[in-house]
Amino acid sequence: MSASARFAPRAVLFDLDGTLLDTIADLADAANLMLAELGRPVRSQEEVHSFVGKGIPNLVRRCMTEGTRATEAEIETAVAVFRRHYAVVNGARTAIYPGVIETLQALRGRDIRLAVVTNKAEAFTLPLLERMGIATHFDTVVSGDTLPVKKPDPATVRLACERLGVAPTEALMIGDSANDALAAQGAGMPVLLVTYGYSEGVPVDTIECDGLLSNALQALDHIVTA
Ligand SMILES: O=C(O)COP(=O)(O)O
Ligand SMILES: [Mg+2]
Repeated sequence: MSASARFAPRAVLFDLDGTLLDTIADLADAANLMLAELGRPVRSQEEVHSFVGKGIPNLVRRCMTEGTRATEAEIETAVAVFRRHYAVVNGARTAIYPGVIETLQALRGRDIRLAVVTNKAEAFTLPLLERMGIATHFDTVVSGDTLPVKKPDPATVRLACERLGVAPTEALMIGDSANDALAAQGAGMPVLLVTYGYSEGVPVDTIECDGLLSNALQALDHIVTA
């Protein structure tokens, strides 16, 4: 894989948490409000950072079980408590990463269709995109509970492509973790990874991909007009 790999995609699919939006402060706040309410020790933002990537049920499970124990019933309750708190704080301390807006505008200017493919549940994804003022950039959104499976299952990116009317091989994925890379690769789609996001404690430069981006704008260096 070359650092200067170039593509002429008809569509670009973006991961959300850690790629478009820096959501970690709100996720950590909701996690710690949940843990405090359940009388459990709170987690550092760094710990929560390494738990993000496979959706809310997995994040809550890890908060409840890493270095400690919880029953399945306790985890189920914790997921409901987390969702109640996250609904309130979702977006409050979230920031759009540098270069994201300019990148979305540049891609739209080239008539490239845009989608979000996230493992975040739809009830939080859609209000967050609205709150951050970026919802109108996207032609479709596939969330963590849109299908019975999440990334890394390639069905997620295939659904986005189907909705956009492009073949997976005509699209490009931009993400921050192995979940994004595996979903794209499973559908035969090239993938670029940002180095500033959340990758479950795995160094992003050890994940097989078609290029690394330290700013979203660098995606444009990999995209040639068809
Ligand atoms: O909700 C998560 O765990 C991660 O969401 P993402 O797929 O947008 O990175
Ligand atoms: Mg992500």
